[in-house]
Amino acid sequence: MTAGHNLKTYIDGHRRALEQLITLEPEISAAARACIEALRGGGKLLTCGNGGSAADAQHFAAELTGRYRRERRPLPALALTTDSSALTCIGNDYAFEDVFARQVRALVQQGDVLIGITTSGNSANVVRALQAGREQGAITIALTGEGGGQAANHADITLRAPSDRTAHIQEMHILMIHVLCETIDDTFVEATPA
Ligand SMILES: O=C(CO)[C@@H](O)[C@H](O)[C@H](O)[C@H](O)COP(=O)(O)O
Ligand SMILES: [Zn+2]
Repeated sequence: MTAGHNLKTYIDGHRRALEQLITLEPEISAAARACIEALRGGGKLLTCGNGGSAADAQHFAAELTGRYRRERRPLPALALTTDSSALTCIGNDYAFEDVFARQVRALVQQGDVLIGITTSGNSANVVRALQAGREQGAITIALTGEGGGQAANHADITLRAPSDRTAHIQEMHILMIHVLCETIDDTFVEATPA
């Protein structure tokens, strides 16, 4: 296959997913409301995922502690994918399936939001994290593919990217994350001098 052929096929797949994304408007609005209510109430957002979704989890948290687009106060958010000591300790001494759930049990409180990102919906460490998040009293949000997987069983809100291709699911996830950031900014942006 030429790169040109792959490009065309890829754009077609991406466009199909993108065109259906609007059907997720109710779930995306509910997720934005949950994040905003948590942050307003003094809670925090915690994110997790594997591989490309670990990068998305970190990207989301950094948009909040740092900045997304407009000037506002820093907002409390933490990716559970970044502490290599915690990840190796928990993975080595317990199980890789527990690398996020144990951190969740240590850090998550009622009033927080836990966001698990998994394209298959079935990564055990993300599924267990969502389960633990619920037990801790957090609102749980899953970003998945169209099937939802087991993650959907442990999430209060599931954002099912309308594709069965990992790459396109990830592309829809980062788009949804940016929509959440835009909506969070709408609430928390301070009046700043031009
Ligand atoms: O970015 C990619 C593939 O595009 C990979 O790194 C991918 O994220 C990894 O294979 C993950 O382990 C997949 O996990 P999940 O999305 O099914 O939870
Ligand atoms: Zn990827």
